[in-house]
Amino acid sequence: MSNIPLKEQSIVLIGFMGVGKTTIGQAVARKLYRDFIDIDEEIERRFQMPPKEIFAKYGEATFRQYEKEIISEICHKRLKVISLGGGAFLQKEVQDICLATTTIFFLDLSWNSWKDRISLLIDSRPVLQGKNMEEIKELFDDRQPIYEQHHSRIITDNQEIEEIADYIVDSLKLAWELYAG
Ligand SMILES: Nc1ncnc2c1ncn2[C@@H]1O[C@H](COP(=O)(O)OP(=O)(O)OP(=O)(O)O)[C@@H](O)[C@H]1O
Ligand SMILES: O=C(O)C1=C[C@@H](O)[C@@H](O)[C@H](O)C1
Ligand SMILES: [Mg+2]
Repeated sequence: MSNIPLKEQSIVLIGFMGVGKTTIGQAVARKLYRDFIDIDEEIERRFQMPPKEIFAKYGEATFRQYEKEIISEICHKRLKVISLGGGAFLQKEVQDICLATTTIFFLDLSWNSWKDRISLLIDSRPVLQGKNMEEIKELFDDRQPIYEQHHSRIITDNQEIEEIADYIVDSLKLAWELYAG
């Protein structure tokens, strides 16, 4: 249980790559008048290199170490909306720190809907490089259990970005009203 009052806890969005964490996080931040932090962008800003290049030059382990350190630092901040990278919850320490300090929404998208988005993702996401559709489906299935660590799940199939953001804001307002204090 967090020491930070519910209303002041940062909101964290998790889910497989491409489900919309960055896009929807920006919309939620705008609707709540909060600062938005995207962990991939924060890594890129500090490392002066996009994730794809960090993976290629230094390897995934270096990226994950950096990712963990930055999330541990940022999750303690209040009143932010934070979008994680799709693989951040592979690390138990990341799950634990987020569960202990923030309110976590899992953006759940079915494989059937996700696969139609592949062309938007294939060039920029290093973990998709060199994989065929069957291998990507395997990665998608293998990753699903890590996202079970959340406070709220949203099924996002056939939902517009603004609709999903509105749903998150409405459910937060209800929780804040019910559990004020
Ligand atoms: N609900 C939606 N409907 C249609 N397109 C969407 C929706 N949500 C996101 N997209 C599109 O899918 C693409 C990937 O979205 P985004 O970059 O926000 O995903 P992400 O979850 O942050 O991925 P990553 O884990 O790799 O950072 C973008 O082009 C975005 O516009
Ligand atoms: O799912 C993943 O492992 C990743 C997702 C992206 O958000 C980036 O964090 C990076 O490309 C790794
Ligand atoms: Mg993102």
